[in-house]
Amino acid sequence: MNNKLLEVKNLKTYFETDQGTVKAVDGINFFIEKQKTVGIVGESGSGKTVTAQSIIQIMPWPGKIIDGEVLFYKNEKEIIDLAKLDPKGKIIREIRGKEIGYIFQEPMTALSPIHTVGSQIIEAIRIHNSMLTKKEARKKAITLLKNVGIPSPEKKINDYTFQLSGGMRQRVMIAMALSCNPKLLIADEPTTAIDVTLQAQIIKLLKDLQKKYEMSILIITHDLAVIAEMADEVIVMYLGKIVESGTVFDIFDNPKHPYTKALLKSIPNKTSKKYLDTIKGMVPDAFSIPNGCEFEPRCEFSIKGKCNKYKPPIIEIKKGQFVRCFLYEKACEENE
Ligand SMILES: Nc1ncnc2c1ncn2[C@@H]1O[C@H](COP(=O)(O)OP(=O)(O)OP(=O)(O)O)[C@@H](O)[C@H]1O
Repeated sequence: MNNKLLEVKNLKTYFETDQGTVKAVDGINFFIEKQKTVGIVGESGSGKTVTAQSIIQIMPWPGKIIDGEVLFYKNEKEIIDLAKLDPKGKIIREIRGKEIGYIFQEPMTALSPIHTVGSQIIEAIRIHNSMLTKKEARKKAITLLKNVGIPSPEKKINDYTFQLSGGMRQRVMIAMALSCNPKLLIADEPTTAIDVTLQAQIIKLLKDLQKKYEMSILIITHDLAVIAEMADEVIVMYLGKIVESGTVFDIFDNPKHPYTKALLKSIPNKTSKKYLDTIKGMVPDAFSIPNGCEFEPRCEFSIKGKCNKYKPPIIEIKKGQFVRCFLYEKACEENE
């Protein structure tokens, strides 16, 4: 039985700029199963947000999908390639919000300052459920606010976003994203704009809501601790490419790619030494991508003459765990 909800195949999203082409997403493959959580992790500029935006075609100008497929398994019989839809067309507009909800990085920029919380949620509900009366939509909005843990929702529904704390705003954003019971919730750095004590609450909330609404989640973060808490499957991105993917256990207990290993070493740990390891060097400029492996200039295991010259292949190191690295070519041959 096919349990997939979304499948991304060889997706490429580029930005043609005056300085040159930014290959923000450069040929990535992954899938999300029903009611599972996939986490995308990587440093700033690795292409996480553009990947998420590409799924529902909301990339900023001049971003464009230039190749690949985004297959959405709407039901048993219907598969829609979202990458081929007109970004302004009716079909994708119906899918956005109704089938796929999106939590933006910055609630303040995503929510309107001049409308009450209630009117924004009610509008989101009514766009996709035109049959509902205003009164019914209002009732639903209050239930949603209650479900995301907003106290006295009957009162808070009349508030403006500036009257709410950061954590409450994030909850409103989540309520909006859930307004039409989406099958997939995309959460782009849902905990970045709020303080640490609230982060754990938001993560717990997302996990509870996932069960309640039977959704899949795609979570984007640079924070491996968030990934460890939430994800079933993990994708590690670097300069527009997936360098490693596998289950959360594969990635945390048995990471293979030197970049994944370096990311893991940089997580604070109660027992670790005083100073954390940082990853050597900087992410290269999007216009000067290395000729060989993208990570080679920063890699302590680089094989000179190979890693700096050629693009590494993707190797399935064990069932379901993939790594893009020359170091594992031998393991691959032995497995064959
Ligand atoms: N409007 C734009 N014009 C040109 N390049 C862009 C634009 N938006 C994003 N990019 C580029 O696309 C690449 C991927 O960016 P993206 O925002 O997806 O990274 P990210 O991994 O989500 O990082 P962050 O955690 O900082 O959001 C970067 O090189 C970025 O500069």
